[in-house]
Amino acid sequence: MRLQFAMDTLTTESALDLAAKAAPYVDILELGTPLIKSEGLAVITAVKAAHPDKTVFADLKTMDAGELEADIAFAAGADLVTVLGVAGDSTIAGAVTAATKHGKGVVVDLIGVSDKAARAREVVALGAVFVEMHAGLDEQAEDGYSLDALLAAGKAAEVPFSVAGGVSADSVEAVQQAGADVAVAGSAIYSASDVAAAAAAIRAAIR
Ligand SMILES: O=C(CO)[C@H](O)[C@H](O)COP(=O)(O)O
Repeated sequence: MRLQFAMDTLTTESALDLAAKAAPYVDILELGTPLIKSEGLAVITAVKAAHPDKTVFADLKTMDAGELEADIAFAAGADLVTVLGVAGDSTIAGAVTAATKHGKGVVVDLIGVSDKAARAREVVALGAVFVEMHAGLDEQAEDGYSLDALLAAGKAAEVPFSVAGGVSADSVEAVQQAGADVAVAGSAIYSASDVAAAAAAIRAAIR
C-alpha cells in the first residue's frame, strides 16, 4: 500500500518545507485544494521540480470543465488530479481525455457521494485510475465520525481505492487490511511537531 501525504497548507514555501521533511517516507505528495486555490498552478510546478521522483497529486476537486482543468494541471506537472464523484460523467470523461493525452491519471474523490461503492464502479469504468473513499475535514469534525464507513465502502467497491479522512499511525493498519491501494494522511503529518517523525511512524505501521 502506498502512502500519500496531503499538504493542506497555504503557501508554496510551507509545502516545499513539508514535502522535504516527509518525502523519504511517502510515495505521493498531494497539493491540497486550499493550497492550489491560494498559490495557483505554480505550486504544482514547484513541488514536482523539487521532487521529480514522487507522484504529485493535485487535489483540484473538479466539478465542471473536466478536460480543461485537468489539462492545465497536468501541463503544470501533476501526475494525478482529482475530479469529484458527484460531477457528471461527462466531466469525469473529459478529465480522463486530458490524462490520456498527457500519460497521467484521474482519481475520483467520492466526498459527498451517498453510495460510494456503486459510484466507484461507475467512475472506474469511465477511466479513473482509482477512487478516493473520502470524508472531508468538516465531516471529520462531526460527532461520532469514524473511518469505518469508508473502509466498508472500499471493501464493497471491488475497485482500486484510497482512504482519506483523518488517517493516522493508529488507523493506517485498518486501512491496509480493508484492501486500500493508498492511505492518505494529512493533518496527522502536517500538524505534528516533528513532521518527518510523524510520516515515518505512519510508514512503519504499514506492513
Ligand atoms: O482533501 C482533504 C480535505 O478535503 C484532505 O487533504 C484529506 O481529507 C486528507 O487530510 P486528513 O488526513 O487531514 O483528513
